[in-house]
Amino acid sequence: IDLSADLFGQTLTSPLLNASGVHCQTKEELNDLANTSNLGAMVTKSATLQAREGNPNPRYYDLENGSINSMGLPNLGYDFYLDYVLQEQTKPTILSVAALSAADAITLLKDLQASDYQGPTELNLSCPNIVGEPQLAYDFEATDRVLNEVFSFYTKPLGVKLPPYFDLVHFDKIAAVLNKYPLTHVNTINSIGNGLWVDIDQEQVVTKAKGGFGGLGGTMVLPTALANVRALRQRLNDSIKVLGTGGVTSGEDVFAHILCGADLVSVGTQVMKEGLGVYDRLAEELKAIMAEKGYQTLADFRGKLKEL
Ligand SMILES: O=C(O)c1[nH]c(=O)[nH]c(=O)c1I
Repeated sequence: IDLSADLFGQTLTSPLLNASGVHCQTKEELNDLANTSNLGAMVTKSATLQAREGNPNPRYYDLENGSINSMGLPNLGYDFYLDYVLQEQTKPTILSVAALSAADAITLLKDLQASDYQGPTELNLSCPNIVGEPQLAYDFEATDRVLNEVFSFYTKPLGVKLPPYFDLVHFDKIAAVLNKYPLTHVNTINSIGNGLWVDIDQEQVVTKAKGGFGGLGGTMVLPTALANVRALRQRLNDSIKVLGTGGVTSGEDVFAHILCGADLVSVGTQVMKEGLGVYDRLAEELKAIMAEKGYQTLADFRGKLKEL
């Protein structure tokens, strides 16, 4: 059984990654990921031009069927993560970047273009927890404008992190925009934005910022994640890879993401629940499923979801 996968020309021994934001903010956390078996590649916490404290605590809350977070984009700043990927990385790493304005995104990516970094970058267009800021990728025209400007100067590998869509026409619209650009990949989904959890005993919300509204992750988002992976795989040019993120808690969920077309699969909430040992468990479970079904490689079943 061969779990190897390709990350923009680099062969990975496992198709599994961490979801950006989970265990990837500090040098210690990034080193932990580098030393985690069955984690084929890793993604950094989305970096902004300036370091950010993020939202006040409580800002992450574990739920029976997933999680809710309102982190608010805390990160050590773009310079720190650029230095990490240039000087420290020992495992294939995707640099995640974000911005609070289109202008900041352009500034950051112009600096990245001028830097020595030649590796993969992921532009986060979907952070749901910045007070007063929309998730950019829900505005198709604005997304088109930003990507048009970015690709007027950016020539290195670049993908985007997308929010979940919930309407087939929206899948059509975002795919029509993305297919215009030489993207290496889309990473779908980000958390389901602006969910709300109620603590019955205390009769109150569980996260502080935005009155308790926060992004949802974990097993409750799996059907939405699978739909977005499948819909975008069906619509995007073959040259654009699909990284599936959302709702993975078992080998079966990894299998389902790949069956829907995912080239690689990220795990977030379950790492918060189980720790980095989850990757060994997921790899073993996936191999057992493949053996039972007679599949030798991921390509044997990738994208081959059958309709009725
Ligand atoms: O609140 C966050 O930091 C955050 N939380 C998310 O669930 N997705 C994101 O892209 C981000 I940037």
